[in-house]
Amino acid sequence: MRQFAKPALAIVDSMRTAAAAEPARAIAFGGAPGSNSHQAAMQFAPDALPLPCFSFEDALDAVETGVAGCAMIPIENSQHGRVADIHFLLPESGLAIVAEHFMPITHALMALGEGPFEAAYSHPQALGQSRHYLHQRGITGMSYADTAGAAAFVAESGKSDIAALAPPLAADLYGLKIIENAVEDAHDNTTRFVVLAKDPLDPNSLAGTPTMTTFIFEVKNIPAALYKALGCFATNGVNMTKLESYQKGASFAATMFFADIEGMPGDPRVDAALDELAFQTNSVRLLGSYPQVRKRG
Ligand SMILES: O=C(O)C(=O)Cc1ccccc1
Repeated sequence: MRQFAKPALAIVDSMRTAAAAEPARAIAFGGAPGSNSHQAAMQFAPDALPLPCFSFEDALDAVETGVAGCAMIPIENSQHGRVADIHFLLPESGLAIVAEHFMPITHALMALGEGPFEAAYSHPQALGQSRHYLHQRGITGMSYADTAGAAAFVAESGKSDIAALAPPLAADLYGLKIIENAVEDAHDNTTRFVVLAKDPLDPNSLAGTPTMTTFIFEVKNIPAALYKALGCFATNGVNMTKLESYQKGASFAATMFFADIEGMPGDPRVDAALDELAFQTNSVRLLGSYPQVRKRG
């Protein structure tokens, strides 16, 4: 069922109506009102109109179809790593990354009852970020599309033996009691989000600013393929800050990488590295260049 639980519908509808009146000002996010992505969107663009979408994919679709000007999507977490499916969803969307945003994340355990709880519902990232907490208390993590949506679902269920892991704000919005705050396993728990839009940023707007560039590439299926690909950045002195591999298709021989570097095309060192990379690999696709908001290294 790709629909928010009832307690969320009134706020979702009013946000959707406001966004529909001014789509260019709308910032889509995957999750119910009160989700982490909603809060990240408001931190990033306080004057924007938040547009709740049931999934990350729906948020990207909203930008593609012109229902929103941009989307705020979580991509990786300091504790739990890559957000599932993002390395497929971002390239498939055809959108460009135009910004990054970092947000400290805290989860509260919230419920209708006082406990003990059989299960806690939440986004898989929140369950993973609170793995030890849940394990120590014998609470089973149950995956839900987003954290705040899980809180609305628990509220709608009327059950007192299930809980949600969600931002504290979600307890207020959906009428749950906070059982415990800050249940994440690491207190410096931080998620990196990216903002996607139809058009890439104008490179001139980035002149003189430290930048990041995100891209994907497919290595050739030969020995030392990755070594040669990475050599392009090493010899040109370009700093790579992220590299993740994944498979394309069922052959397990078409290996793709999702990477971030410091700098952007137009910088002679980055141009040289990317030219060499195109030569050393089967394909390279740039997903966007954008201001670096947190210094790396
Ligand atoms: O479900 C949410 O609240 C989201 O925005 C996804 C998410 C979940 C946990 C940490 C960061 C983002």
